[in-house]
Amino acid sequence: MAVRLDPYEEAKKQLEVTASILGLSKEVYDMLATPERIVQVKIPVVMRDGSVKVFIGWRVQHNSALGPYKGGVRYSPETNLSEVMALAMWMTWKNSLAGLPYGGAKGGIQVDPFQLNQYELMQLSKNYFSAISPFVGVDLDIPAPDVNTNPQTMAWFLDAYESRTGLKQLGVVTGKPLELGGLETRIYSTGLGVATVAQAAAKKLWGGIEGRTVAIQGFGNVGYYTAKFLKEMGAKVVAISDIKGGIYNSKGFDPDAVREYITKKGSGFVIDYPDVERKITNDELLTSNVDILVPAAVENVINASNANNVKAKLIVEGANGPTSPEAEQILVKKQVVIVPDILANSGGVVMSHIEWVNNRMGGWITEEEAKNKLMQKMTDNFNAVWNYWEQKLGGLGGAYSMRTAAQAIAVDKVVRAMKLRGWI
Ligand SMILES: NC(=O)C1=CN([C@@H]2O[C@H](COP(=O)(O)OP(=O)(O)OC[C@H]3O[C@@H](n4cnc5c(N)ncnc54)[C@H](O)[C@@H]3O)[C@@H](O)[C@H]2O)C=CC1
Ligand SMILES: O=C(O)CCC(=O)C(=O)O
Repeated sequence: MAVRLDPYEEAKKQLEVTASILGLSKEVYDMLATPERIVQVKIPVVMRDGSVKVFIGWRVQHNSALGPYKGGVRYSPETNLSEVMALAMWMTWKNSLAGLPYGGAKGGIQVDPFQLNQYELMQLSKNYFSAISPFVGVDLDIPAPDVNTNPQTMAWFLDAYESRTGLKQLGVVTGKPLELGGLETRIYSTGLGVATVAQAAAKKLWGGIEGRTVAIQGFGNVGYYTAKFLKEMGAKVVAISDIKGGIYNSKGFDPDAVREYITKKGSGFVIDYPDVERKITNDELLTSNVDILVPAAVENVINASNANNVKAKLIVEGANGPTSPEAEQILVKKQVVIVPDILANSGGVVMSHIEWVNNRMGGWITEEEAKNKLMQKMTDNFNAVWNYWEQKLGGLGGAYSMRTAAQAIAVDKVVRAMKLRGWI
């Protein structure tokens, strides 16, 4: 059941657990919970009928102790300031855990992009980026794609920034098209990262991922590429859903065939894919009888109302914040392994970093090199979190999830950087 929880409150609850593990004072907790800067902008768009519609957008810069702010921008009718604040905080932990020289930020515009045509979308994107331009920069804050934004959006962002500043700075956004300094790998890097850590976790639990059944919620950038790479690794993707509902086939889906179908039919139409045993709801997908569950859509879909019914032994969080803290407690007791978002979906920002370095050096990197670097980093990061979890927090059967281990490593590093800077 869709439960509307406040994402920022949920993110703070997670931080409370981590702060208690690390023995942080109330003052340090407050510093970490509070974003450094919140920018709200109004975005006028001249609509096709000549009327002017005003949208609201945000850029939240959570913490810059480790370096310039970094994080994506989402377009969604559901987004709000609380959600963007939570996502910005998670970016700080994600970048820290990944060992990147970045702080955390996130942006969002409250809009249903499917109601706008290309020209309206271009105005929306350029006007948003112009409005936040004083607060972004190659050494200040580097946005990237997230839900309902893509390389084309990044191209508009880049152009708006360069027009406003008069500078040519490809590194001010990542996830760009190839022609504008992007990498082939960025489009699939989050999914490849999710699949890589799923494989590492499956190896720990079952000795391998071959033949393991998977359910994936969300069939956008992250969901589709995760499905594609998991299938290549020998897993069987038996359930897929998007915003309108899902499909089940015990023989397993070919993610490319489903993708081809929805490319023709339109986003949101997974449910109409013909080659299925049965149609399922999103709730049924989350509680389906599979080994591995990959939520790759929105926040808090696994919550107190359905956590008891989750049958998967392994949850790999493709989405940001898909599991509420209450659900997490239930799942920990059920001995379900949760590979947390800040680890599992960090492949996107790791590849963004490679793109940013490349842009700044005026250099180049082959697809194979970038891919190998990413998979190595994901595996190393997974092992670091797994080892901390087992050695310091009791691992599977203990009282804490892998998220607490991941956050403890990440937050500790941010706190040390803040101390070195004399902030605390
Ligand atoms: N794109 C990226 O590189 C990264 C994305 N993420 C996270 O992954 C998640 C998905 O992002 P993308 O794949 O980029 O977005 P996307 O816009 O490409 O796809 C989102 C998918 O989720 C589905 N969806 C939306 N609301 C839903 C709902 N209530 N129930 C079920 N399905 C729903 C949509 O129909 C679509 O299939 C988000 O939480 C995002 O923050 C995290 C790291 C990087
Ligand atoms: O690639 C990036 O800079 C950020 C991607 C993002 O928004 C995320 O990891 O949630």
